[in-house]
Amino acid sequence: MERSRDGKGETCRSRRVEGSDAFSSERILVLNPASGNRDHAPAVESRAVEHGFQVHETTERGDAEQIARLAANAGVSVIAVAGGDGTVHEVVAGLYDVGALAEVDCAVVPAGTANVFARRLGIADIEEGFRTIERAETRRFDVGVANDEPFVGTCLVGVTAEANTTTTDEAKRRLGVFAYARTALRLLSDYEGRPLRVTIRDEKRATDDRWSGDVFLLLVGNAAGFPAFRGLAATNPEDGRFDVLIVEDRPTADLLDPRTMARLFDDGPITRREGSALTIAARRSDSVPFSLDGELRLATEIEVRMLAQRLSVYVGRDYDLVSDY
Ligand SMILES: Nc1ncnc2c1ncn2[C@@H]1O[C@H](COP(=O)(O)OP(=O)(O)OP(=O)(O)O)[C@@H](O)[C@H]1O
Repeated sequence: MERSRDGKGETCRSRRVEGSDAFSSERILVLNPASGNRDHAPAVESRAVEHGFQVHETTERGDAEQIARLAANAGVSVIAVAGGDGTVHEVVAGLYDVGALAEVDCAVVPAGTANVFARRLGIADIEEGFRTIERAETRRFDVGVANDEPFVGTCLVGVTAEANTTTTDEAKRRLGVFAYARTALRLLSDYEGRPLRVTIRDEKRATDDRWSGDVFLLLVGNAAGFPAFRGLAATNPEDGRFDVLIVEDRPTADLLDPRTMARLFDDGPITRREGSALTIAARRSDSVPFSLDGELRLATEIEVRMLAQRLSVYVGRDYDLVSDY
């Protein structure tokens, strides 16, 4: 491992953090220098050191997950994440992997492109991220698990697959996760929808709700905000339930117009449910692309379950349980 000292604190730049002796502080910050517009690393690093964090820089995909795993095993009590939704996702996956979701407090310093999760926490930028750490108000957030992989924000099924690489940064900022769907539609003008069988379980009431049809977009929301849409401002991440939206059929109107998307959510072909567990299965034997916090996955069946109020998260001054954007 390569280490550099800057007089105030210590930064580790490692391909792989090797063991628990790599963690000399109770508080670490996982820094992804390649997220967002890639110019945040020096500022984040110096602010983190001022706040007593040991900084661990990622060098490639998977590093943040590995750092979180080892940090939890080493007894670190706070992990701040400076990156986008993908980096937060990796850190949570690392904690889940070693059974430490409830052992470590997580903070987010938004330094990605969309920053959907940070925005849901009421944290608009890097400065607000550090102010949030100073305030030290934490809440217990639900964590979703899809096919044994945790997610904090959303699980999306449908027209998300080809969208990731071509969605513009501006659209991601404005529309959050739905920007991907919009881009996918532009790419897949002949998208017919996916034939899916969906079972939504309400474990408290011990009821099953079954739905079957062609899905244009299915959203399982835990902690997400939707700045462009009236009637679906944000999902509640502390109620032990998912907000489920199933959008059927490909809307005929111009999807490049944000007003169309807004109308779709007001009175479109949408089924809206709540539940604490879901099974989403392809009606044919083909694989279904889906995304967890924006990270793409593929499966023929997706089992989603809820870990209620499991993860302690630092929230911003403007955080609201069901906030209006
Ligand atoms: N040092 C690095 N160099 C290149 N890629 C990296 C490095 N460290 C991590 N990564 C990868 O960077 C990618 C982007 O991270 P992330 O999703 O956090 O940012 P983003 O896409 O800009 O933001 P958002 O997901 O909020 O839109 C991830 O796939 C991650 O695995």
